[in-house]
Amino acid sequence: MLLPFLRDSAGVNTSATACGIRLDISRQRLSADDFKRLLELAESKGLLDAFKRMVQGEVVNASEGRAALHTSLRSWNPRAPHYEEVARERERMLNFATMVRDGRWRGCRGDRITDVINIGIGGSEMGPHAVWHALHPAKADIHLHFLSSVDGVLLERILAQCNPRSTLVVVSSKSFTTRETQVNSAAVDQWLLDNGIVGADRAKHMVVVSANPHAADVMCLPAQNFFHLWDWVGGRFSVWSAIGLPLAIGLGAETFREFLQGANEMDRHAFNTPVEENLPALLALMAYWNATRLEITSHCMLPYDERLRVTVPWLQQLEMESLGKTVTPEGERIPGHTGLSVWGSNGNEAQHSFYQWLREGTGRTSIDIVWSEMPGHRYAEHYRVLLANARAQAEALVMRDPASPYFNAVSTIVFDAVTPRRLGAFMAMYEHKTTMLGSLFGINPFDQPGVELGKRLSKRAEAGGDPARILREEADRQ
Ligand SMILES: O=P(O)(O)OC[C@H]1O[C@H](O)[C@H](O)[C@@H](O)[C@@H]1O
Repeated sequence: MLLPFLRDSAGVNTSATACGIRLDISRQRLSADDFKRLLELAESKGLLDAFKRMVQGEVVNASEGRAALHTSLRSWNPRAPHYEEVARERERMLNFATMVRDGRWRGCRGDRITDVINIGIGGSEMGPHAVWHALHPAKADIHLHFLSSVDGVLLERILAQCNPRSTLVVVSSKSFTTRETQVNSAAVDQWLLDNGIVGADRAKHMVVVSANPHAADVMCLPAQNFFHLWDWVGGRFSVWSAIGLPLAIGLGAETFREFLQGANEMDRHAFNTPVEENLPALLALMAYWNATRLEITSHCMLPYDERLRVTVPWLQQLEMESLGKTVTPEGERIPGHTGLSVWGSNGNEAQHSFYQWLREGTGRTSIDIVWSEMPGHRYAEHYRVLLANARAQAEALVMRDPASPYFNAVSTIVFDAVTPRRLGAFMAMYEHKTTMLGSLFGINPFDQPGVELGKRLSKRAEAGGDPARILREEADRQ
């Protein structure tokens, strides 16, 4: 199979830049004619119009009857849907974060808060975790801990690092029904109790973030300890809401604001830019081409930047939970491949691990290699070596025997610098890639029926039921 590289075609613009991020698709495997047809497809499917309808508040999540307005969470435009309530809650959340940071909010015995435990899983953990890993200072005044899985080892390790008197617990659950989060928050509550932190004192150490308006009542916490998000924010799109509270505490309100502003810049770019220069639209079109025409079923993200390491699992949830579906909202089966499986790792480490498979194994993989033009440290030699590796691998990964049925299609994504703003733009870019890809496939990217089945099953299994029998009963009912 002799596949062309886009860079071999004359007259095609193979790179586009916005919000300090340069996308290069020259190593994708298609011809100028294929590319032209993809642009026409975007036009005929109304790709950007569908995106605009989402931003304007149309009910795009048909199965749950909801809009998907994560873009409103980072908009300073008073015409954005829900502008006022978003701005109000954002200011309340940022004020609280600032009080914790500057010591006006203290533990019940007057200690400054030095540790924040985020109890949450999935979208209530992955976004904050990715951003914290990217932006936290080498020596932080306030440490964030992520208690996600219901595994006592993680619990024990986190509690061992924290002093209850100087710890703030943020319980984050959009639905407020997630079992792992319930079990973990009960255990941490018990830890506070065991350390004599009860009654009004407890309210100095615990807050809750949820779309369930009764969450504070249920947790016996005062209303001021409750931060709201809305049902029109999907869990995996929620880092911009009060789910980001631990970030605002750990990094500061200004940094969090810049992160939102960067995302808003990408939103405006995606809204106003023609497809051929529109970063998320180009990413979506390449993924669509790779999945449907080249039968590539996996996408590998390889950041050559330590700060971006945890964006890999974040992207994995974002894309796989959104696009891991094979039917349209009307229940019709979609022919061919849809959402790709997403995996990856720190690129430099992966060179010494799975690159052999990427280079010479029996796979077809779409790859994003990511690096920054500015290092986040002062070690010039480290940066020189790392960058040389990133550039070399971008080439090495596409160079295979042209007759082989196995190959890779590579995009490079280059930050001018990894700042809070750029990170916001980067994450928003992938959000838009994901929802645009949903439009191209004809998938609703905002629901997760398969995950919910798993949640129901686990609850019934916990109560002693036999998962196989429950599944059969569920199937019979449909
Ligand atoms: O925030 P919660 O309601 O606790 O949900 C946590 C997670 O639960 C499920 O796994 C969903 O599929 C995820 O999208 C969600 O982020």
